[in-house]
Amino acid sequence: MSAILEVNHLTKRYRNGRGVEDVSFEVAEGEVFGLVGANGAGKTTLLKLLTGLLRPDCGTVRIAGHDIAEQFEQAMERVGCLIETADACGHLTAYEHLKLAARFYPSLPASRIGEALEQAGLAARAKERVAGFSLGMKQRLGLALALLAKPKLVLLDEPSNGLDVQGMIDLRQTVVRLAREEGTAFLLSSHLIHDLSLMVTRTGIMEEGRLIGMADPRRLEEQGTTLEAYAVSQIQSWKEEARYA
Ligand SMILES: Nc1ncnc2c1ncn2[C@@H]1O[C@H](COP(=O)(O)OP(=O)(O)OP(=O)(O)O)[C@@H](O)[C@H]1O
Repeated sequence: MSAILEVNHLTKRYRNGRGVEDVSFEVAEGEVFGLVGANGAGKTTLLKLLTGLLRPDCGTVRIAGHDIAEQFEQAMERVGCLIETADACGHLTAYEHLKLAARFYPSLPASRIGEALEQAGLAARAKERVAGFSLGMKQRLGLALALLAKPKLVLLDEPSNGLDVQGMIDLRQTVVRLAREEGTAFLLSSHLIHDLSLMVTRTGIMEEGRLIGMADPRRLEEQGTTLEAYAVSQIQSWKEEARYA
């Protein structure tokens, strides 16, 4: 499978010196790639760099072969994302939000609106105004918007945030099905490591802005351990090494 996302030596330091430091990795078509790390590890900053919401100090991001610094529109053409909670207009319904977004994609068949609402578990509430939505419902709306144009790559920052148990199951099923059946690639960050381990093919572990390790939850399971335990031990040993470096 070819890489849909290629990240090379990506670095972004805020004025306080924090951010993302020399991060490199690839995500293949149809892959579900997870990102875990403590609060402040750099996950959101990384996702913002991948979507052009932040400009890196150095390093490159290529999506479907296009460098986002040089060919931003081509690179973003087949990308869907949900970074932090979706900005929503309270007076519009979920359906109206998607209809509005669909105007950016003139060739998109009208049936995609219903399909995306279904994939995000929002079909039953599609005609309700967003002002009455809970955080979890807004997350579902963000997911529907991210999936609307049948993207090849979907970037989701904490998509489980605010979801109830059924919402988490629905999200996992949608992600795994789209990856398997449509070859959609996903990059998702989450603090719910166990939940994440049930859907990812690989996971990057972040600490202090760096990508300090990579894990395959299935292989870990064969070795009798969990992604959670592995991530904690990787972070601890990295901290110890950093202390004596
Ligand atoms: N605009 C900003 N200005 C200065 N520092 C920032 C800014 N945004 C984030 N940071 C710092 O950069 C580091 C990485 O933050 P980031 O939000 O990317 O982490 P995160 O892994 O997404 O955390 P969380 O899991 O809490 O969402 C943190 O130390 C944070 O305080």
